[in-house]
Amino acid sequence: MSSADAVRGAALGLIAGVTGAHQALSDQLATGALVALAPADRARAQRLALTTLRQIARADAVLKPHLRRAPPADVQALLRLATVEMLDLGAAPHGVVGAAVALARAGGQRAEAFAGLVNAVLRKVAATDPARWSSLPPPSLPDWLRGRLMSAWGKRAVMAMEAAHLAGAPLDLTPKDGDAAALAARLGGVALATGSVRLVAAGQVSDLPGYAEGDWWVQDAAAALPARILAPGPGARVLDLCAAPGGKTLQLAATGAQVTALDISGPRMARVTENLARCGLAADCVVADALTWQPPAPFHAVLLDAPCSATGTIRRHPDLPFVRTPASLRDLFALQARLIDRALAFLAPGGRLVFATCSLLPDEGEAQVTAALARHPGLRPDPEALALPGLAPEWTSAEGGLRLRPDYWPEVGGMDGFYIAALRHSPA
Ligand SMILES: C[S@@+](CC[C@H](N)C(=O)[O-])C[C@H]1O[C@@H](n2cnc3c(N)ncnc32)[C@H](O)[C@@H]1O
Repeated sequence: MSSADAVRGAALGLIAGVTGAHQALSDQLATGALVALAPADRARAQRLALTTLRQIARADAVLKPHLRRAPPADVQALLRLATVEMLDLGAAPHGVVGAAVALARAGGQRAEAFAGLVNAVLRKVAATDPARWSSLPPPSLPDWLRGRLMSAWGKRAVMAMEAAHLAGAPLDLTPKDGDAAALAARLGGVALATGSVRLVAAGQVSDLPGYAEGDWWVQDAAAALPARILAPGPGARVLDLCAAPGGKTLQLAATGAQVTALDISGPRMARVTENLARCGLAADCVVADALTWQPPAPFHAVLLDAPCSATGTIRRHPDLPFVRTPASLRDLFALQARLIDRALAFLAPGGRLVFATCSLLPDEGEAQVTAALARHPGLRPDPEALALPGLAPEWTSAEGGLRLRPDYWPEVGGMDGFYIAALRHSPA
């Protein structure tokens, strides 16, 4: 089998896993055909799966007139993949159709029966006018999420978010020494006003200059803001609660603060340790449940990057709408409130809490902080902490937090959706 066919086969497995088994891409990386591939091919297969997932609704719109009834899930995944390869990625139709038919045949006796259908449908898809593909609207979010976002932000904003999801995300880096201009010049990127460096066509991340030396780490520009807002001074005792895989731990450690990084997951915490080692930074790493852990002494500051729906990251995780369900949200909202209360209990009097979630849902942001302010009379918003370069004043929310959305910064490639609040706690 050629390398291109092996990449297609692995991508197909990933797509079918997401759309059929509702399994997140991140949970499939150590399984299936992907593990047999060389690192560069593995990255190619993941990119192909990501692009197809982002474009699925558009592929379905093109396929629909050519299908009398929905084919089995694996055949549908193959048709979607091949459609995106031809119409979005500009791959030569004869190669794509031939490879898709071969993949259909490889699926066993039942799949063999569908090889003729795959061939016939994809030949018609190949004849699609390219203008029709580019005029198709961006895929809509699932109804349960779309409805909630429409109530919160309005139809126009939701449509802009959907366009941002379709556009995908550039690669953002955080420089260890804080010198974004120098790193941008070194890597041919753009220094963003908030201090991140943005690369548009990056290739293999670990091949970029400075990766092995730990001069920078990958982190979306919005995800880099909670630690910049907390900005602990050298020597400050800081707790990074819910720390893994550790982008914010690295930022906090790079300020010279004395950082404790805590996460409930041992395997995820191993990534924090690896990242610290690569970047030559230090933190105390604790694997524990934040709801029961007892610190040896209070902290000057806590960064709580709470577990959430991750709906702010759909542009880089297009599998999320297929795997998340509204049923799991209620438990997350309750956990976030309990984690805020725990975080406040870990603070010394007058200490600072930065609460963040990579969510677009107010229940995981504005509503959490509004409720926390009502529960804790000594808790106050700290608006001065949000006065950073690159942050627009209109992004501030009524309770004093910062609302970031994927449709912001469209001219430079967007940002992940995030909610961030800076708070000060002086209990009576
Ligand atoms: C949004 S992620 C954190 C991302 C991280 N701050 C970063 O910048 O790389 C949320 C984390 O919360 C952790 N977590 C969930 N429940 C927890 C709990 N009860 N105690 C501690 N950590 C928890 C998860 O294991 C997950 O790693």
